[in-house]
Amino acid sequence: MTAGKTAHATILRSEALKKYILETTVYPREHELLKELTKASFDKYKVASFMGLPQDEAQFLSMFLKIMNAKKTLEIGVFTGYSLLTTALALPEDGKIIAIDPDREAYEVGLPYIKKAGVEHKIDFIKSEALPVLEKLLFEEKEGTFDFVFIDADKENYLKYHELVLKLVKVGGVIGYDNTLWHGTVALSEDDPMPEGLRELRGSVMKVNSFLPTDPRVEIAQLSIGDGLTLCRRLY
Ligand SMILES: C[S@@+](CC[C@H](N)C(=O)[O-])C[C@H]1O[C@@H](n2cnc3c(N)ncnc32)[C@H](O)[C@@H]1O
Repeated sequence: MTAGKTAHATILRSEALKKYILETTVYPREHELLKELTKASFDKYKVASFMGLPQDEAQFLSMFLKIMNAKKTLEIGVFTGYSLLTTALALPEDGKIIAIDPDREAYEVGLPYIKKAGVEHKIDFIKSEALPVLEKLLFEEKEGTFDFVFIDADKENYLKYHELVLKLVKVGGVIGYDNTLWHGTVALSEDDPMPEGLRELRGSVMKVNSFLPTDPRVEIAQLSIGDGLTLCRRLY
């Protein structure tokens, strides 16, 4: 296994196809410091480092943020900062990101690469569980001020996050929920064999997937990239 995340969560059924996409389109354009961050993350966390954002999804995220002219974003679930550095590189010089994770140690693994990229000034890292921070942002009247929110953390709380971040994001702004295809297990039946670690949270992910299309406050799009990314655009 290498630091190149080849064992990363994917819903593509062929490893060869994933390798083709990464080698043809993604790696040649991947920022050098994102590569270095991936290596540092692998050196410390080994297989667990694969929870960092898949590079093809990050490439999409970067272009998407630029297309929507995002300036102010919120991220829940930072780990060693692959999605955070991707976002920071995509935002303009005066862009701002509030990034929340209770694990500062993991954030510090990626921090040298964020600093080297010259984008640390865009980031406000908050070491905390996300829920109290979201409540605080609402209390501080930050309602309707974020262009984009990226949620890549504890799946059990996605629906709670949804209610809060829907208020924090602007009308027309977007919330991205990661891992919504949960390694493809969302399409299996309860009796099918699957790793116990995935079975545990599969129900939470399926609940999110059933709820979002019924929510009239958002337009949604399910992307089958990485481990599944659901985009919700706030309508009112
Ligand atoms: C899949 S990783 C995030 C990967 C990251 N986006 C990246 O690209 O490297 C999930 C992260 O969610 C964090 N997390 C878990 N529970 C959380 C919570 N209640 N609030 C905020 N972050 C949480 C974990 O500490 C972990 O770092």
